[in-house]
This record gives sequence, structure tokens and C-alpha cells, in this order.
Amino acid sequence: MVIVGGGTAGSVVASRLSADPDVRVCLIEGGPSDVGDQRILQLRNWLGLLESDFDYDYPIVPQPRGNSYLRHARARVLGGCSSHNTMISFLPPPDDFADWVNAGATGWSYEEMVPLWKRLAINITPVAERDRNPLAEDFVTACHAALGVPVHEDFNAAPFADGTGFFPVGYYPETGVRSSASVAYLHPHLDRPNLTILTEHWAFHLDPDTGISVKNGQTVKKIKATGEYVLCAGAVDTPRLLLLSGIGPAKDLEKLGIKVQADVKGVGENLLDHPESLILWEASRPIPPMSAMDSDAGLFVRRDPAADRPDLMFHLYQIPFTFNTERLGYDVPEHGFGMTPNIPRPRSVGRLTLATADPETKPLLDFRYFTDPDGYDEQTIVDGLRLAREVAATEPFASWIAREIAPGPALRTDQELSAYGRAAHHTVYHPAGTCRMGASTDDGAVVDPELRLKGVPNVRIADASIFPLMPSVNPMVTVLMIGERAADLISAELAGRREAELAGRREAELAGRTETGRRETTGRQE
Ligand SMILES: Cc1cc2nc3c(=O)[nH]c(=O)nc-3n(C[C@H](O)[C@H](O)[C@H](O)COP(=O)(O)OP(=O)(O)OC[C@H]3O[C@@H](n4cnc5c(N)ncnc54)[C@H](O)[C@@H]3O)c2cc1C
Repeated sequence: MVIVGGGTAGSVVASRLSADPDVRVCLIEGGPSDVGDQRILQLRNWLGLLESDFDYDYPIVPQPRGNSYLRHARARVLGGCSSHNTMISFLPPPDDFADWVNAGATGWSYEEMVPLWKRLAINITPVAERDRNPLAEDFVTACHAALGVPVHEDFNAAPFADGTGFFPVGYYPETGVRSSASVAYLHPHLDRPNLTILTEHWAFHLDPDTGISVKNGQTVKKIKATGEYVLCAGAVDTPRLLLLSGIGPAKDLEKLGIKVQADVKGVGENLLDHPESLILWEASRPIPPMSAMDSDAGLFVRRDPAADRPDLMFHLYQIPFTFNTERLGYDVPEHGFGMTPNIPRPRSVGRLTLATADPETKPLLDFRYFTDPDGYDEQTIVDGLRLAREVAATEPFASWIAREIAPGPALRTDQELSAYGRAAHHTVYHPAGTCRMGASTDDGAVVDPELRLKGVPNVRIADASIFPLMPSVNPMVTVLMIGERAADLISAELAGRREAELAGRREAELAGRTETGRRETTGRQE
């Protein structure tokens, strides 16, 4: 079994499959190992990893209505983005999975996914008491008072429609170490003789018949699977690898001079993300230092009172996150914090394509932020900025605020808030959907509900690229569950094959014995 990408999902697949000593697993990872590297392992260091050597760091193409300057972090290290991220860990609401089923993902209902959630190996806990910052505590109190939403001690205890509280986070509070996919799924099993992990090996071409071409420094080699290939390189790099391999929309590939292996028109389509904007305040006093990862609490709102899941989410940033506001000329406070309204189920959809046939050239990411025809995404950000101001006016949070820096109190109309919100918007770093799962009869789907790549035998995909639609919450847990599901599907198929082989052998033996018996009875020799 060859797995490409030792990231969030890839670590799960490799760990679960290699638990069976009869299955040989080769895990190909483009980045280095995280073992013993405190820069990666200390959760609170995540900001320091952005645009570092551990980040593929993808630019985006100019956006007609969004922020063309933002960059998409994608981790280049064992554990993937779970080694890079803030480890906020939410089980999505039941309706998110119902939407997936409606989109053709038979077998992916909430009821079918919950057992996978229950067996996740990562250590998920609400932010520990020792890490609870008074600013975040006062934020939670103010959200409850201003908007009447419930306070959740554990967001994952039951499905919720709205609410505020400290986030569930995958970490070990005593040490501050992240419970990434690598830490939880790979570190305990590094000595398995049937698990080979090749770090710093970057895959750039796949032909299931001849193998997968990988680069390790200046050395190029080919690795051939005796079983399946499982692609887990993430929502940017899985479609990139497929397109480089000639698996994608034939007309685009031909234009770039890439030989077409399979015309799979959905590869790179359906590029989704959670965009977020920012309201930034200067603090009236220094913010105490305790925190799990500087964005420990949040707020979910439903604007439609009849809905049973949120349609607006906010992270509280306990630090001044000024990447985009500084570029627009806003002050950078010494002590500052912010709320980031984001769109749980955005309606704008983009596309990933290749710029050239050269594997080293970064792909073109066109998210088409805020281009949905009804203006739903834009209105969500405007509503979010207004709601954040309501929270900011409410004690005990209000007295932490010296002034609103961005968008600034002068900006009040929908048009002004939209223009600011879109110019300053960022990403929650959740690209997804570029190899969408759907029914086998769905032309635009890239994988079927068993995660099999259409038109190319022996290849499955298991990572954030298979999302048919964006979950309403931060997606890492969903990706981990995809890894668990992929391992189940592959194990079931291997077990089925072994069973069939065994049955075949038993039948042959039985036929042999019957023939011998017949010969003995008749005394015939051949
Ligand atoms: C800064 C940041 C913060 C985030 N915070 C959160 C959060 O708090 N909660 C949450 O739910 N989500 C969060 N996310 C999103 C979440 O982490 C991702 O959606 C999820 O981890 C993606 O998992 P994946 O398996 O699809 O891809 P990844 O985890 O990115 O794994 C892909 C792996 O493949 C490797 N790879 C790529 N290309 C190749 C190649 N050609 N050959 C070999 N190997 C390759 C990569 O090095 C990587 O290890 C965050 C993301 C970022 C970047």
C-alpha cells in the first residue's frame, strides 16, 4: 500500500492499515519529520510556522471581489496541517453530513460518521483552566449577555445551533504539545516493521501501472505499490499531483502539453474555503499571557432562528492579527485583539489549475471569494462586523477595549463594511473540495463514496479535497474521520480479497480431494 502525504488524513490511514502486520505500508511525505522538533510540537508556536520552511506557502490569483494578497499556509512536515494549525477540534453538525449524503456521498451520514469520531486517537479537550485568559473569559460572558447565546463548556458534548465558549482543542495542557495526527497516530508506531515512512520525498507523477515518481533532494525514484495508492496530499497538492499526472480535465491538460491519462473533469473544481474578516481593537491594558494557542474562544450565531446549525462564526484572537489591516494603513497596536467573523457555509466556489506543466511551479488558486450571485458571503461578513460591535459594547468585554482600530468607527454602512471586510479578509486556512466526492453517476465528482478515483483503477483519495461541501466548523476533525473511513474501506476490501482467496483455495483443495477419492474408488491412474 503506498500512501502519498503523511499529513492529517495520511497519518491516520498509514497508522490504521499498518496495525495489520500482513499489510505493508509505505508513507511518502514531502516534508521532514516532526519527531522531537519543539518548533512543531509546541502548539502555541503555530504562528511562527507561517511562511517558514515548514510551509508550502501558496499565493492566490488576483481576486475580483476579495483580498488578492492573502497567502495560503499548507504544512510541509509529517502530520501535515495538524502539525501547523491551532488544533481546534469540532465534530460537524448532523445537517452538514446530511448535505453530503444529498450531494451523492452515500454512507457518509452523521449516524455513520459518529463511530469514527468516537475512535479518533487525538486528545481533544476544552481549553484547560490553566490556559484560560481573563480576556477570553470576559469575551464569553459578553457574547452570552449581548446575543443571548448559550455558553458551552464542551462544544462537542451535543450538536449545537449557536453558542459561545472555549474551544475544544487537540493538545496536552500539561506540556503544551499538540496532539497532531502525527503525534497521535504515527509516533507510537514508528517501530512497526511493516511501516516505512519516507520523509523529504515529494511525489510529482503517478501512473498506477508503473508507479509514483518522487524527488528526494536531487534524486528521482519510482515507487510501485503492490496494493493500492492512497492520495492524502491535501486540497491543494492532491489535485496538483493528479493534474501533473495527466488526470483531470483533458482540454486543460492538452493546452499545457500534458499527456492525458484520464479525462476527469472535476479535478481542481469546487475549490472551497472559510474566508474570515477582522475587527481589530487596541487593548486598554496589557493582555495576561496564559493561552493554549492565542485563539482559544469563539462564538457561533444563527441568523435564521429556525435553523439548527450556525451560519456565522467568530474566533477571538487574543493577539493583534494584523497581516491585512497593516497593508491597508491601519495602526498596529502593541496590545491588541480582535474578532474574526467567518462564513461557515460559504457559497462562492473557486477553481485550482496548473500554470505550467513544470511540477515545481505552484498551482493557480482562484477562490473567487465573495462572487456568489446573491451576495450571501458578503452579507455574512457585514452582519458579523455589526454583531462584533454589539459584543464589544457589552461588559465585561467592553472595558478591555481602548478603541476600534479597524474597520474604525467611521465605517458604518453596509457598503463601507463590505468594502473594508473584503479588502481586509483573510482565510481560516481551510481549502477543500477540489476532488469532490459524489455518486458514481455524477460526472463532476472525482471520487465515489468509497473514495475510488474515477477512471483510474487502484487509486483512492482521502483528505480535505474530497469534501463535497464545506462543513460549518473547522474541518480537521472531518479530515481525520475521512482517514478513519478510508482505512475501514481498504481493510474491508483486503479482508474480502483474502476471504475470496481462502475460499478459492479451499474449493481447489476440496476438488482435489474429491478427485483423489474418485480415483481411489475407480482405481484409475493419470
Ligand atoms: C495555520 C492553519 C491553522 C488551521 N487551524 C485549524 C484548526 O484549528 N482546526 C481545524 O479544524 N482546522 C484547522 N486548519 C485546517 C486543517 O488543519 C486542514 O484542513 C487539515 O489538516 C487538512 O488535512 P489534509 O490531510 O487534507 O492535508 P494536510 O494535513 O495538509 O496533509 C498533506 C500532507 O501531504 C504532504 N504533501 C503534499 N504534497 C505532497 C507531495 N507531492 N508528495 C508527498 N507529500 C506531499 C504535505 O507535506 C502534508 O504533510 C488549519 C490550517 C492551517 C494551515
